[in-house]
This record gives sequence, C-alpha cells and structure tokens, in this order.
Amino acid sequence: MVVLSVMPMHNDHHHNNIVPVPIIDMSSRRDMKVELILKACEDFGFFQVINHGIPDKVIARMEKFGMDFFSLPASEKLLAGPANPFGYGTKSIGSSGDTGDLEYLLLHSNPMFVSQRARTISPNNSKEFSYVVNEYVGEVRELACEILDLIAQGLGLKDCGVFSTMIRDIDSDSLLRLNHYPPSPSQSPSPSPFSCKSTSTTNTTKIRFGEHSDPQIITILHSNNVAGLQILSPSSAGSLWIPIMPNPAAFCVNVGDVLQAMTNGRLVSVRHRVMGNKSNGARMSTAFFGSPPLHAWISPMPETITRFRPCCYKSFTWSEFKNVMYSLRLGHDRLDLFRLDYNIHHDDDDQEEYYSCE
Ligand SMILES: C=C1C[C@]23C[C@@]1(O)CC[C@H]2[C@@]12CC[C@H](O)[C@@](C)(C(=O)O1)[C@H]2[C@@H]3C(=O)O
Ligand SMILES: O=C(O)CCC(=O)C(=O)O
Ligand SMILES: [Fe+2]
Repeated sequence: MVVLSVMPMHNDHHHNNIVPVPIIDMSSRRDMKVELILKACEDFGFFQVINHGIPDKVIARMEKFGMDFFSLPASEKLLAGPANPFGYGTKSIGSSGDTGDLEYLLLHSNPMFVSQRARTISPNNSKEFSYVVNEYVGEVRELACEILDLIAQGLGLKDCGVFSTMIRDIDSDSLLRLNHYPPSPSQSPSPSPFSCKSTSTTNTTKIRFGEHSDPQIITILHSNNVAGLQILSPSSAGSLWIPIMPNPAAFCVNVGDVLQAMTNGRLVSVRHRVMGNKSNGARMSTAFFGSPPLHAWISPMPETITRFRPCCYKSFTWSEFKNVMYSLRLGHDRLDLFRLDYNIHHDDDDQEEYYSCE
C-alpha cells in the first residue's frame, strides 16, 4: 500500500511521484472535452472541471447558507435532524453504524421536498433557503447533464441523452449533501489512518469521511479551499490514494456505481474518502448526486458489451439498488452484488459463463 502524501499538492504535473488527476476546461472544443472526459472516467473515475459556467454568486449563496447553518448552536441544528436519511446529521453516516468526523445536511433535490425541509433547517428564512438550494441544484444538474452527454458521445452511444434524461426526469432521485468537517478533530488518533500501515509514527491524520464509492450516476462536488479529499487510483489494485488539490474555482466530478453498471464496467465508480489533521481548517463541501428515478432500470448499454468485454452486470432498478445500499456499510462494494458472475465467485458449484445480457 502506498500513500503519496496527505498534504495538498498540485495535481497537474508528473513530478515527485505526483499523479496528475485531469483538470478539464469546459470552455475548450467539444471533441477535446469528449476525449479527455472519457479517458478520465476510464482511468480514474474522477476529474475536475474549470470554466464550468456556474456563476460564483450561485455557489457563494449556497455555501453561505451552509456555513450559517453549521455555525448555529447544536440545539438549533438538531431540530433539523436526525438524518434518516434526510436532514441534519452529525458523526453518524447512514444507519449501519458508520461514523465520521463531520456534520452534514442531506436533502432530496425535489423542490417540494426542499421547501418542506426548509422550515426546520431555516425557520426564519425558509423561502430564501429554498430559492438558494433550487438555484444551485438547477445549475449543477445542468453541468452534470452536459458532462453525461459528452460521456455518452465518447462511448459512441446511439442515444447520447440516455444518462442525462434520468437526471432531468421530474421523478429523479437526485440528492444534495452539505458536509462540514470541523477544524480540530476531537477524536483520538485512529490506529490506521489509511487502510495500510503508516510510515510516520507521529501521524495524527484522521478519517473525516470513510472510504466509499457514490451509488448514483454522477457526483458534482464543490469545496472550499481546505484539503482532505483523496481518491483511490483504480489502476493501483487498491494501494494508491491520490490527494486532490482543493480548488474553489473547480468542481470535482466522479463516476457513480450506476454509471459503472450502465457502461458495463468501462467507467469506474471511484472509491474516495476525506482525511484531515489538526493543521487543516474547517472543510466544507457541497455534493450533488445525480440519480435515476426509483423505477428506472439500470443495465449495461448494448454498445458497451463486446466480445472482449462481455456483459458483467444484471439489470436492476434504482429502487432495488438503493434497498441493498441502505442495508450495507459505507465501504461495501455494493455493485459487486449485481455482477452476473457474483455467484460464480461466491459459490463454486455454479460455473456458468455470461457473454450477453439476453
Ligand atoms: C452507510 C451509508 C451512508 C450512505 C448510505 C449507506 O448505506 C451506503 C452509501 C452511503 C452514501 C455515500 C454517498 C452519499 O454521501 C450518500 C448520501 C449516498 O447516496 O450513499 C451516502 C448515504 C447516506 O449518508 O445516507
Ligand atoms: O467532502 C468531500 O469532499 C467528499 C464527500 C463525499 O464523498 C460524499 O458526501 O459522498
Ligand atoms: Fe462520496
């Protein structure tokens, strides 16, 4: 297991073992974007975008609401919780016993839901809260759709809107999550801050949000200037964590489990986590998780099934996947359960092979 560094570092140079994570300029030529985005999704399942067209003021308004909320006394914040799964949560992530060094607000992106929740999150300013969230969601959703259309074009899909249509659907199950990581971790140093032996004896780096992949189609994440996000390099067989340089002028984009399944494993749902230590300030991140509607069927697109890459996932609905996901721990590789060869790996008696989804 290799950890390059826990310090913020530039990720645009092959320099001192620094792995260059792609930064894609959304104002560049379409054919260039198609090529670079597809490659980033295949190699890392992750990239950053700059010149994305989302107005600074839209981001600033959303983040100010977030910071104002997290600055409230605990007794007031708790009125917007517990997160089951939506609302205000602190330390506890999901319902299977996972914990992290953070507090968060988890919201469904549907405007009706937002206005309902606004009453407990921002009782004195609920209309403005709804406006700010809906405005932000509208902008990041469009960015997500633009990126998904470029991915579909790169994959040579007949229907280039197949992914974005799911997110634009009125019944889309997309979410918005605001994470706030307090500046000075209160917990004692974890024995193994990385999923490997640490070389430093004085390392007090803590896990702020444990290793996981995002279950949805795509995640569009913005953060303040505080480091912490790391991605697991898919080509490193689970051994190389790459720190992502924080850049408030950029959005981080990552492939989710559904996009991995729909591309028959060609694009990778990247595992990631957030680390921190005492010298880190308070990190705040805002993540939009672009999801299909509950009833949508997820299956590998025919264009992604070839002789060299036979169909490897079952068809399932987003609702079915969600039920499984909520029954599992944060770090579980839940998409594995939907592999066609899952029983072959887990039951030696069943030796069937699969070359097509039919
Ligand atoms: C432990 C869990 C929290 C989570 C639902 C789950 O059962 C497994 C996936 C987790 C995750 C990770 C990405 C997003 O932050 C999230 C909102 C999601 O959709 O899946 C969280 C879930 C959560 O916090 O409820
Ligand atoms: O805070 C971050 O940068 C990552 C948060 C995250 O992975 C999540 O909310 O799923
Ligand atoms: Fe995540």
